[in-house]
Amino acid sequence: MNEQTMSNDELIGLRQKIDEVDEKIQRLINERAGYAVQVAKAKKTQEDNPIFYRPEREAQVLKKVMARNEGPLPADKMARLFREIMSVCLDLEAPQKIAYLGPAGTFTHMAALKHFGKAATTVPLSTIADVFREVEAGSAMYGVVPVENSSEGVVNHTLDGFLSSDLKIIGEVELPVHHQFLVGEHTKVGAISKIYAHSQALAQCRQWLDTHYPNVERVAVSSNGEAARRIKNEWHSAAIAGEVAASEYNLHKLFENIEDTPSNTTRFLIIGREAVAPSGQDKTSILVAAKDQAGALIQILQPLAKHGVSMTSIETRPERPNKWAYVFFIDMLGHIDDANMQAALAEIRPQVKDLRVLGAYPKAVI
Ligand SMILES: O=C(O)C(=O)C[C@]1(C(=O)O)C=C[C@@H](O)C=C1
Repeated sequence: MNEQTMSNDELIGLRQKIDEVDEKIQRLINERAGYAVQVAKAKKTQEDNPIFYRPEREAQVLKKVMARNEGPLPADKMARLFREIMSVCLDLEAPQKIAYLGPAGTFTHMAALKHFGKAATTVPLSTIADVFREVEAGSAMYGVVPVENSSEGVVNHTLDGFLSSDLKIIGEVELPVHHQFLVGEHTKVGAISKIYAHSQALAQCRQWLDTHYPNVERVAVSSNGEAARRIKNEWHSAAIAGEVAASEYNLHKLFENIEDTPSNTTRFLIIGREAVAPSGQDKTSILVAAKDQAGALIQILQPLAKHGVSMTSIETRPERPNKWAYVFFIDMLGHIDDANMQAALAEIRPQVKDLRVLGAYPKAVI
C-alpha cells in the first residue's frame, strides 16, 4: 500500500466517524427539540398568555455550555452553536417576530441575529421610535435598538424612547464593531470616487480613510445598510458596513476591519413587554427623575453604595417637556428581586420625583 492510498483510507475512515457522530448529534438535537415542545405545552397549560421566550433560561443554558466546554472548539464558538440550537427549538415552540432598527445589514440587524439566533423572523424598521411602537402594539414580540457605542457614546433616541413608553428592557447584546470596505461586483476598484457610510462609521474609520483614500468624497447616509444598498449598481463607489451587509447585498470585502480603534463595541438593548426572572447574573436599569435641589444626585447614589449595589453606568437626559429638569438612566449589577437592590430603591424613592424600573435582565453571555 503506498502513502497516497493509506491517507485516502484514513480520510474515508475519518469521514465515516464524522457521519456516525453527525447521526448521533442529529438524533440528540431532535430529542432536545421534542423536550422543548413539551415545555411549550406545559407553558400553555400553566399560563393564560404563555411566554415562550425565556431570556433567563437561555442565559443559563449558554453559561453552562461555556463552563463545561473542553475543546478543541473554543467556548464562545460552542455557545454560538447552542444559541442556534435554542433558536430553532424556540421557533418550534412558537415563531418569534423581532423588530429592529433597520435597514437590513446594519449592526443592529447583526445584534438581533446574535441574540435570538437565525430562526427568528427579524423585521427592519426605519426609526427607533417605530421599533418601540411596533413592540408596544404587539405586532412584534421584541425589539432591538442600539444604546451606546464605546467611542461615540449613548444613543439619545433610545434613552428618550423609555421616557414615553412602558416597555421593559429584557436583555442586552454587545457587538464588537468591525467595519468592512465593500465594493460591488461591477465596481472598478482603481476608480473609486465616492465612499458611502453612516456618519459614525466614517468617524470611526477616519484615519484609515485619510491614509488610503485621502481625496475621495465621503458621503454620510442614514445607515451602513443603506450605504451597502446604494453601491450595488454604482461602479465607482464603495461602502463601509458590517459583515451582514456584505452578505445581504452580495458585496465583496476589499479591505477588512478598517476601524481605527479595534476594541470598538456597541451595546444594544432588547425591549419587550414582560418582566424577566433572575438568571443569577443580571443587570437592572432604572430611570430616576431627581428633585430640583442641591444634593439630588447624592441622595440617589448614597443608598446604592450603602447597600452594596454596583452601578455600571449613569446617563443624564433632559426631562421633557420641563425646561432645565433632568432624568438619570442608571444601570446596576444585580436583579430587581435581590434584597439589597430592593432596600436601596426603597431608600431612594422618597427622595426623588419619580423612579421607574426599566427592567432586570441577564448580562450578555456571548
Ligand atoms: O426552557 C424553556 O422555557 C424552553 O422553552 C426551552 C428553550 C431551550 O431550547 O432550551 C427554548 C426557548 C426558551 O427561550 C428557553 C429555552
